[in-house]
Amino acid sequence: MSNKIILAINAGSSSVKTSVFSYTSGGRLTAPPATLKYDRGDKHIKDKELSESDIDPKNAQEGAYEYILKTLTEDEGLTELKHADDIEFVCHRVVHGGDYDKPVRMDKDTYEHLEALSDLAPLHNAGALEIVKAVHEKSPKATNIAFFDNAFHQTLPAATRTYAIDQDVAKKNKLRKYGFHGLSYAFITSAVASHLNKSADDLNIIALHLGSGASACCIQGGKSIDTSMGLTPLAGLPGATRSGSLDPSLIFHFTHDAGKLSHGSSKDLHITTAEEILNKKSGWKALTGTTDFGVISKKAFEGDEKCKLAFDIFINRITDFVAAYYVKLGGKVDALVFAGGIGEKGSQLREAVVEKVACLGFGLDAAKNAKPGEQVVVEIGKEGFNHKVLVCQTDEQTEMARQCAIGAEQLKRPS
Ligand SMILES: Nc1ncnc2c1ncn2[C@@H]1O[C@H](COP(=O)(O)OP(=O)(O)O)[C@@H](O)[C@H]1O
Ligand SMILES: CC(=O)OP(=O)(O)O
Ligand SMILES: [Mg+2]
Repeated sequence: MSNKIILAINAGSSSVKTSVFSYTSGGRLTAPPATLKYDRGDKHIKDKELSESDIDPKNAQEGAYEYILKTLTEDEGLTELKHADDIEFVCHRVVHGGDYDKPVRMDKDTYEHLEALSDLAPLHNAGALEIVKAVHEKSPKATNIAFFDNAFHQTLPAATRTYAIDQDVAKKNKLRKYGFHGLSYAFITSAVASHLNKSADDLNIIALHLGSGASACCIQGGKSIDTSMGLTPLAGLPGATRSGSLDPSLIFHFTHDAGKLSHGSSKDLHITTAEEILNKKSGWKALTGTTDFGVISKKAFEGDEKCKLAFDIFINRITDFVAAYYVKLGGKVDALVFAGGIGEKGSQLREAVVEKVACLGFGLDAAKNAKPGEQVVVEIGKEGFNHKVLVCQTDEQTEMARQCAIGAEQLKRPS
């Protein structure tokens, strides 16, 4: 049986990451990862990211897919993929899946259902769905599968996922904590369990996915028992352009037309001025003028006051979650795990966080923290401390491809 191609597309708030995998019908991912990140106009494709500025903004998602497809099919190193029809499955990271608790095959009904949820993930769902549409047009033979960022958090206990509001309204409008970055947390859980030689069912970790969007997750016995994002990815930690949690009344004092539909709203994105401000005009961008936390960290240590404040705010908020989750785990913590662009690359941030939670039994090996290396999971903790500190190169595309390869035959059938 010949190998089949899975394309995994991860539309984050600041990037579109694409990876190509091949698998055999037995459900095993084989050769790859030919893990490729693309940069438009650059034929040197490895470890490059497709940047939004290189794509026609009016047609960003379709243009992105067209570009990805062209580059992949023309890539001489990728002999398995010469034509759009060679792709068997396209996996899409869809941030908000509402009540879906497992991956679904995209058809008209699922598409419309997810479209209706777009308001709850204003930086994400609409873009991902545009890509689904583009794949449907350009690669009509491929099966599109949506993987949901909130599915990993279906194990949240009632007291964690329930907001203290009228429960009739909550149930009717499905207002609860969903949590996100679940593909990443699923990857982290299995990668850390295998690194520690443990069954995932016995793994207790505090995981931090710190990227453009940032969140924390409390994982007990391999399952999510709490996470910092909520009904939408806005809650919890601040991010590149997101405020994170704040007093819900704040917005009424910020601007008088907070509840009105924003000018930036399109037919696919019904967001109010309030949502626009808190999702797109806050966070690191509002505090410092840049969304690049690498730059913010560097400048903070050079004495730039705005960057120092942004850096300290992040450390302060992260510390709160680590402390709370440590208590939730009753101190039985296998490791504190840093992941996501900032978690993986931000040695200064890791140092500052671990220093704040040192009283809980975490310590860093300075040399390992400065250069953790390229392996999927790396230990950066200091000998003699109670708990491990790890860096995990998380990979949402690999997680989707793995789940896709396992459930491939079932996912092809109409649901
Ligand atoms: N050296 C660095 N130190 C700290 N943060 C960094 C560094 N390099 C990149 N980053 C941050 O990583 C973030 C991107 O993380 P990533 O997980 O790829 O985001 P997303 O998937 O949300 O697009 C960027 O906001 C950037 O600021
Ligand atoms: C859920 C979320 O915030 O995702 P990202 O960090 O990729 O924007
Ligand atoms: Mg991301």
